[in-house]
Amino acid sequence: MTETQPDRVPVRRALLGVYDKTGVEELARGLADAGVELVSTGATARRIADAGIPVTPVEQVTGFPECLDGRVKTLHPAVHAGILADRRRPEHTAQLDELGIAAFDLVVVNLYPFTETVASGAAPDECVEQIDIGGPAMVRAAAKNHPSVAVVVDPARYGDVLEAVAAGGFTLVQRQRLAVAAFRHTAAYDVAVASWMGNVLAPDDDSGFPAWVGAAWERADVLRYGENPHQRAALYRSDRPGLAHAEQLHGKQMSYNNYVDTDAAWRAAHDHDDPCVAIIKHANPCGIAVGTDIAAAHRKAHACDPVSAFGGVIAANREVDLAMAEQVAAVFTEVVVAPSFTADAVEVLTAKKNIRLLRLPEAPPAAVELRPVSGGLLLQTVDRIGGDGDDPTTWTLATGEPLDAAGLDDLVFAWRSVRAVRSNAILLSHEKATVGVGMGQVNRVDAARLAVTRAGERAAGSVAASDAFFPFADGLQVLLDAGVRAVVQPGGSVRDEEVVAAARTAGVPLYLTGTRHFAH
Ligand SMILES: NC(=O)c1ncn([C@@H]2O[C@H](COP(=O)(O)O)[C@@H](O)[C@H]2O)c1NC=O
Repeated sequence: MTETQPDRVPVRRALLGVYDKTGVEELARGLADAGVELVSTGATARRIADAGIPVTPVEQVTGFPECLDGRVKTLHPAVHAGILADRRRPEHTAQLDELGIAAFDLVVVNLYPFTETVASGAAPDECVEQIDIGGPAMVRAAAKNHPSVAVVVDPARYGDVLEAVAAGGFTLVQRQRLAVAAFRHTAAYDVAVASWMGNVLAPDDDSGFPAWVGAAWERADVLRYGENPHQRAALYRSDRPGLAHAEQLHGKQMSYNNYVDTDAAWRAAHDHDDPCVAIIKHANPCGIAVGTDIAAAHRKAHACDPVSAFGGVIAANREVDLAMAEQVAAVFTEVVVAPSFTADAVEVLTAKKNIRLLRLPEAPPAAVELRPVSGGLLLQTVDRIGGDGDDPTTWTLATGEPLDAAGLDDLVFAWRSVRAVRSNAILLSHEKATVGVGMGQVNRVDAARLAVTRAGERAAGSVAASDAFFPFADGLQVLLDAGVRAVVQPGGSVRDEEVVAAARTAGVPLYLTGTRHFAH
């Protein structure tokens, strides 16, 4: 096969069939003014004709009426041979001539709004009706035949179309890029249809996990490097809300580690209902606190470990105000993420060159989370705070006197906060602010030692939470020896009796939640 055509393929005949009719009249007018012959489907053709632009209805090309409520409009050889003829092959052109079919140089299609229909809560029949069949067929055909045809699926590209037409047609590289975009578009569309079918319409079984998982991610950014400077990295977005969609108000580009820490900080701050600030370093908290307002919460969180807070990532679950901004500005901070910032807070924080400010609106958390393992992927439902085991009225007091309301509130704070700490995790808090965090240890005794060491004098009189049960009394003993006044843990060890006995001997109330919050 020889390249007999110039790089640019002039646009002489275009096929237009769009569900989203944004900008289609302007496009049609521009094409018609450039001498392009227009062929179009039902409502698109009517829209173009109503604007006084010459257009041939596709039925005139097929010699066949649109039928079955629009299920069949363009599924016809007169359309598809016109799209698929490879104009580099003389035999294709000859066959089109024999068949009396004219070729298309440009196909402009966008698809029925399947995802939006599902999201609207429509009944299954309505969702099924919004599965576009003829549209993807044309898009895929035109994308396959990109050496001869340009395909456009995005109304935002109409300006480029008119530019290319004026320049004498699309170049091969442009047609290739459009083809890539077109196949990505239909692939994402099919993932949405297949996911809905397997997850909602006809689940494979009652496990809650579909037998097939597809995903469509769009690159949002190429990062300077990955976890380390010798690693390359990029950020991809799904269509779910979340950190990857946050608006950066100020500062340098987010790094890979910034994203990881910001995600952890955001989640930690949102495990509490009261105004809360979480300060994260290397995915672990160096301070979490709630306060009467967000500035108070930040003061308390920072006081937990001011040394580690240097270069930290801060998340707030409320608007960041001037008072908090002034406090933050006094400490070198990598990122501040919040649902919003007051104008004066932005003014103070943007005066700091190195800080990154992210506005991330509240959104419901995802139901499941994904973690790649070599050769596969783990899926699990997200560990949420707010289940039965997080409600203190369901806790069992294994030994000791019940805490008063304020003491119990403190213990609930510790319990809700320990979830943000990588296992093995022990967290000490006082008046709803962490005072000592022991994280990421391979045994619970060392986690307890670390928490106590970090708390120093503040350990005495604090309350303690353990993310999982104490397998022996030794870890708990470290806390008791440091003078904690109450402990909460899941319980469930075969040696629970031994553990409870240690608390009893020390006269310290020990609550059992029955729920574990490991974080690896
Ligand atoms: N059935 C077909 O042959 C067919 N051909 C094109 N469509 C879709 O119909 C829409 C355009 O139709 P109209 O111009 O009538 O609004 C586009 O979203 C296009 O993707 C079709 N619809 C559904 O499959």
